[in-house]
Amino acid sequence: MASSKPLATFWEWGKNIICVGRNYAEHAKEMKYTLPVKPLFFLKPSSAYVREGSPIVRPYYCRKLHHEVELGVVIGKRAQEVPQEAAMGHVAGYALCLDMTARDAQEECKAKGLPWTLAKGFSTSCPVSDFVPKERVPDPHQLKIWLKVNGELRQEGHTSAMVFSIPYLISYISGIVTLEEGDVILTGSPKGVSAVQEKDEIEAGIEGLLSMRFHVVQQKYRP
Ligand SMILES: CC(=O)CC(=O)C(=O)O
Ligand SMILES: [Mg+2]
Repeated sequence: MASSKPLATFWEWGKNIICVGRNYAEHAKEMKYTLPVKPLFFLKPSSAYVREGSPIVRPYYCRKLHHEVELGVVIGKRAQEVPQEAAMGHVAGYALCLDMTARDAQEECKAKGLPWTLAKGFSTSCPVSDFVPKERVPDPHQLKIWLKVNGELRQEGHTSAMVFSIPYLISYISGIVTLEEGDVILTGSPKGVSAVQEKDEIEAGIEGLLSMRFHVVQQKYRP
């Protein structure tokens, strides 16, 4: 059922954050990953969202916090087993998202065959921009996304380089996870991921549409 909440506040809804990995060949290459034959995806909890004005918190167990700038696709209508041809009808709009990654924890989880929650699902691991209605984006595969750390350009990618297109991602994912209004699909990171430190400033944008800025702080809590 459609919600009465405005989609502009999708990040407050507590809905699913679905993250696609290895969707840019050059990022897969820099990480020495093989390219997936089918989309690879994982989930973040909705408490991972953080908005401009609040910091990105580097978890106490992490020494290598990486930024990954990604186009987010905001779902506007429930999607279950949706064919590619109908997929874009389920999109409400877009947002810029960061898939913040505790890379050291991810490497350890991968080596031990453990789930990636520590690496990808910690609080503030999904900084998110304002919502951009789809009417403002004639073609989501023709966007330049970029990210700077302390003013230095680290990531610049073009959404035309995605391995799996947005309609294919929606069609594939909706056959496994029913997508709800307010859910977001992070479509994967282009190359250039790198580590950030406490006090660093991250600025990221979609060329011609929006930009956002975050600071990194260190988590003080120790269990
Ligand atoms: C496995 C990854 O860390 C890949 C990922 O998140 C990506 O965007 O690519
Ligand atoms: Mg990612």
